[in-house]
Amino acid sequence: MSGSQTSVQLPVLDISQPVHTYSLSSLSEACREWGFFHITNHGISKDLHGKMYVLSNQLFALPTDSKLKLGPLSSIKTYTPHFIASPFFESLRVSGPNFYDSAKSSADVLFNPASSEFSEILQEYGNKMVEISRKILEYVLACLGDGFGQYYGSEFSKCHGYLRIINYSPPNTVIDEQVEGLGMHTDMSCITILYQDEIGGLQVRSKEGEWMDISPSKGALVVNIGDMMHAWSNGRLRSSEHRVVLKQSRNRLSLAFFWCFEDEKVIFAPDEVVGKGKSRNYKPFVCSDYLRFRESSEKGKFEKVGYTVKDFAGSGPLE
Ligand SMILES: O=C(O)CCC(=O)C(=O)O
Ligand SMILES: [Fe+2]
Repeated sequence: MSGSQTSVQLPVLDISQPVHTYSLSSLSEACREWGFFHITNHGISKDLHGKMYVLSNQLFALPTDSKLKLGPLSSIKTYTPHFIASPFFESLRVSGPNFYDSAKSSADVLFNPASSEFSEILQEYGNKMVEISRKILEYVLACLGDGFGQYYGSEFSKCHGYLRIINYSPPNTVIDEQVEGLGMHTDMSCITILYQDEIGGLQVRSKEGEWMDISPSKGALVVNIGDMMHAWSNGRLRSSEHRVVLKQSRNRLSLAFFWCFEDEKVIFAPDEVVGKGKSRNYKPFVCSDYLRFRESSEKGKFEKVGYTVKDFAGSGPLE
């Protein structure tokens, strides 16, 4: 495959505008076609992103032994070391609703002494992400049609979020454009909010199976629809396969925030969402069962694809 990929043009949603005044046609189209769009006026300052950047670099610069104290064999398990998602990928998870406590439990192990700044910044970022996720859900529900906003309270009020801080280290050898930092997968979330730095490398797979670049857009964040929302909307909102390719011989940082249904939630697309005369594409399923399915299917290790919600709960027409 040759050189640079085509970039996909995604609409930019200004989330400071009230939902009811917004023209949702290009957003609806993007949610159906790509499952990806950008947002601006999200309220995350350059300064806060800058702080997150510094803190992430400090974190990943620590010796491997220190980071592994939070690894898969530890009791905390917030750190994903290299060679799980890919040789070039490592990440730290910080979970809500109390981002301060979650960050602190990792920081206490990593840093000696741990400063409260680390946890304070993550708390600020996490709380902002929760606020933004709630706003975005309102727009996304409105994309399904008038009156769908009512589902916000009844179906999405118990959502919770977690943040994954990700560091991609480049290989030592010359970079072939197709080196994957994170392989093809769909997200399991309702929605994901992503900050990618200026290096880029995020790609979405078109319905025809072609990889398209999602180029970094200054000041904007990337949003994508995940499997939970895809299934809940009966497939009307697309959860797209995506991946990260390594572009330059420089570290790449990203911050991925996953806004998810509660574990015990049974996902079942409401009749109005399915629409009259249409059939249900997914059998009802419990969220945690799907999460477990993705963890335990060998190919699905660490959200790697091969398996998606279609394999798990896809069905022929249900009565
Ligand atoms: O690092 C990125 O840009 C994307 C990360 C991602 O897709 C994920 O963590 O699910
Ligand atoms: Fe993802």
